[in-house]
Amino acid sequence: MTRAATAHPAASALALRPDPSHIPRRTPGHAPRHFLTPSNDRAHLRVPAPNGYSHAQATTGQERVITGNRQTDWAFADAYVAEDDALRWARDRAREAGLRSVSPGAGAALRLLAATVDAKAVAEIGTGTGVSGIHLLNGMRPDGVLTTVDTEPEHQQSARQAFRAAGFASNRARFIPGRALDVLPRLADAGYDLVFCDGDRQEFPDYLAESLRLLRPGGLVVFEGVFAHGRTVDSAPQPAEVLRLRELLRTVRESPDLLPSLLPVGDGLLCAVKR
Ligand SMILES: C[S@@+](CC[C@H](N)C(=O)[O-])C[C@H]1O[C@@H](n2cnc3c(N)ncnc32)[C@H](O)[C@@H]1O
Repeated sequence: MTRAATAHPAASALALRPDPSHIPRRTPGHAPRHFLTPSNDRAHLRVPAPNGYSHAQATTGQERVITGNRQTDWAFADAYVAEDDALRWARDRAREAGLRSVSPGAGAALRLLAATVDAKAVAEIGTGTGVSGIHLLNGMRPDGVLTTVDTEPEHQQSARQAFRAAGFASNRARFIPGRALDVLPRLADAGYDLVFCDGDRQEFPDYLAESLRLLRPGGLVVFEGVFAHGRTVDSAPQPAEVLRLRELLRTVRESPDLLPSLLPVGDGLLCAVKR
């Protein structure tokens, strides 16, 4: 028998009610699930040891078992910022279309990041039905414009309606239908404060190259879904999509042009500032 994990005590203390659909289900009485973390998955991601320490020394005391409590903490963090009717509407359209959309926590992080860089111009790859777009627009300057690309015009049509329902004037978003790798080369060099990548994961390394050209110095590139639901750090054989995500993670970490951080919200939000 399964039951939904109960809300974190802090949630009731704050009188917050995370959306139960974002709380992972747990089976009472089962041993805590063990997840591979970068520290015990060096074969794939080759986490460098700090200077002067062996890996064994560097990770002593750091090897982590991610318990059900931690899962609940993460779920609480992910649902911490409430969403409004327009976002719920866009999520419903995504569900109907069988599309993923960013989690509330990833959306809140996008809003924060857009506000942090005082974004006036944001490029988005993968409009979907507009969930991430609303979060980005909420964080951007009031005169900021979101340029959003998707292969599917009907997804963009839903996003257009969602943006309207969220109260954004039509000139706040520029919808470009098409494949990202055909459209991005037409966008201006150094013309963007933030590039958000949520299209085809196999193309993420190519999006990175385009993003570096599109971003101004100090701008941010953000990739959604780099955990691939646990497969990125799973030592079992993985499909090409996951191998490409690992390639992206290594390239971003090793690039002298980028200052990265991997945020554990949603399905993993890889962020990097262009120096
Ligand atoms: C995960 S959904 C995006 C969800 C959206 N960011 C949100 O949170 O609401 C991925 C979207 O990327 C689009 N897509 C897939 N491959 C693409 C490509 N090569 N170029 C542009 N868009 C693509 C799909 O049509 C889909 O709408």
